[in-house]
Amino acid sequence: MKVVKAPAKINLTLDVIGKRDDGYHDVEMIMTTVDLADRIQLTLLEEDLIQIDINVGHVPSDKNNLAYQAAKILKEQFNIKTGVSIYIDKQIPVSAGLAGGSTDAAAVLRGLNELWSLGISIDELAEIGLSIGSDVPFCVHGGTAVARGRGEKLTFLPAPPPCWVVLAKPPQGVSTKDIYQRLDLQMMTHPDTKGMIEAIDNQNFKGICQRLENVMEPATFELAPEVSNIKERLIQFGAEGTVMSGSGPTVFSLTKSEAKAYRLYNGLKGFMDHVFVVRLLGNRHS
Ligand SMILES: C[C@@](CO)(OP(=O)(O)O)[C@H](O)COP(=O)(O)OP(=O)(O)OC[C@H]1O[C@@H](n2ccc(N)nc2=O)[C@H](O)[C@@H]1O
Ligand SMILES: Nc1ncnc2c1ncn2[C@@H]1O[C@H](COP(=O)(O)OP(=O)(O)O)[C@@H](O)[C@H]1O
Repeated sequence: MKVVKAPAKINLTLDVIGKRDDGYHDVEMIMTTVDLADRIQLTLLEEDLIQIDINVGHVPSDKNNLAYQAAKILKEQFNIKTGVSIYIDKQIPVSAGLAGGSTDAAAVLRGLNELWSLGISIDELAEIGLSIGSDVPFCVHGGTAVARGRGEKLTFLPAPPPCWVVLAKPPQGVSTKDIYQRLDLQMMTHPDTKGMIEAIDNQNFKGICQRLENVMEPATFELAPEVSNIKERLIQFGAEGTVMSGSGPTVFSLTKSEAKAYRLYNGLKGFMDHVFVVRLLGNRHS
């Protein structure tokens, strides 16, 4: 038996460069992991089956679960004739822009690579992960990176300076696919990705906060105005930097001050179920 931690990601910048012929978009985004994590318990079985159990009702526990798909790909590619029972202790809100499903799949890839002694390198695991979802390669590695292509071309960066992250997810859900389709690529103002990379390299916290930007915000705000209200509220509470993560609807703020982090938390907690105060997770998975 093995327990693997599956942390959420946030997007410090998110830019969409263009539409591709394969139905995906080329992106340029800076992602980092935070200490809000699912826990994945893997138990090897003699029988040739993949079994999923999960502590929430609204996530599929069949072949549609990304953790199932991760186990299936390894089983098929490496001709494994035994099975695995996967228990997902879900702490990351679902359909939130935090890569909850992708990180579960990545954790299963890392965990089964060890339990089944497959000897796959982390780069190969990331490549296998891309067939499950665009965010899986980043989640296989963790840490902080610029992601390009569909999200799989990764350039690693140092961890941003330590800070508090306040995450707030309003109840209304949005579909990632829907948001990509609603983007107006002509009218977009693009994030200062280069400036953000320099700010991270220089450990310039203020510079990082000033450059938080996500081109998906207008499309998500139009579908779910509540997300925009939450962002405004976080800004009014005085967070150093605030932006939406991924396709949303989670909005996060960065702050150096623990007291301020809990002021933001307390200011929002009465309005919604999913508010978290966490730290950045600096290091990549080995
Ligand atoms: C927007 C981002 C930013 O980190 O995150 P989330 O909001 O999902 O957390 C990602 O690009 C989401 O990645 P992921 O959720 O893995 O997407 P996938 O399952 O691969 O694709 C779902 C759908 O989104 C669209 N898609 C996704 C990635 C991409 N580079 N271009 C796209 O156009 C496609 O329509 C695809 O069918
Ligand atoms: N292990 C999983 N955890 C969460 N969602 C999952 C999982 N497997 C499949 N899904 C499905 O993936 C979709 C996106 O969920 P999630 O990965 O949490 O969102 P996001 O891509 O916005 O971060 C949901 O419709 C959910 O039902």
